[in-house]
Amino acid sequence: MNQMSIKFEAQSLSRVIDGHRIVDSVSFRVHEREVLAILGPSGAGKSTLLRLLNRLDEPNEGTVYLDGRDYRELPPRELRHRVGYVPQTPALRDGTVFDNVTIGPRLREEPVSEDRVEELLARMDLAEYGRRDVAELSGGETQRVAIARTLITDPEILLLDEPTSSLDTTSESRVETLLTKSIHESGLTAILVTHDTTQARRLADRVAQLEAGQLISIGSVSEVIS
Ligand SMILES: Nc1ncnc2c1ncn2[C@@H]1O[C@H](COP(=O)(O)OP(=O)(O)OP(=O)(O)O)[C@@H](O)[C@H]1O
Repeated sequence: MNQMSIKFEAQSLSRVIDGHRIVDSVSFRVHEREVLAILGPSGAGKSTLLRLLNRLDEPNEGTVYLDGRDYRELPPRELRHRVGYVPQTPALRDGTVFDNVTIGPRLREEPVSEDRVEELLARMDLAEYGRRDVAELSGGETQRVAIARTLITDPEILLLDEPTSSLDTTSESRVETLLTKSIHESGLTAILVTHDTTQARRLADRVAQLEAGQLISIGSVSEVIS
């Protein structure tokens, strides 16, 4: 696999709400197996941009190319399979960890391999958690269940919206370590929204800076973060 091939390309993406250009003609490319952080102040449009990247919301202008193919040509189910999304504050459903991690395949009436679930839970440091009620989980554990729930579909690209913003430093560091390991082991390409420059420095290969909906710079962490 070519390390520098373009996996994901956003082309002139805009999202207009009530006449305001919340995301304003944003273009960028992400290479295969690269982690790109989208940095910016609160209200810059980071979450809104992320939701355009697998059509959770529809761009008013522009599109995304996945392996060179316009994502509007892909059936939404295939697109969401290939481009997994972990929201900023994941809502788990009442029930067990196992129920939550397997919810996607079960809703689509796809078979679920128990071994696969065990392996994923172990990867998220949640071995033996399968039967636990999610109501009893800590914030960090909840976030790790949400990540496992997304990884179960074997995405090629992972969209992460402030994955540690509600966690204390210890849980944050644990989630960061597990995420990085998973991304590298599975050869994932990832786009990470964060307002934390130190997190971008720790996790990302490159950084894109968003301000007032516009992408004002993109480059290596040291080029963009002074
Ligand atoms: N559905 C919506 N309707 C109206 N305004 C919206 C909607 N979604 C987002 N906005 C506005 O768009 C702007 C960007 O919001 P967004 O959540 O994308 O920013 P952000 O950079 O992710 O901020 P934060 O770091 O605080 O999460 C904000 O001013 C927000 O109020």
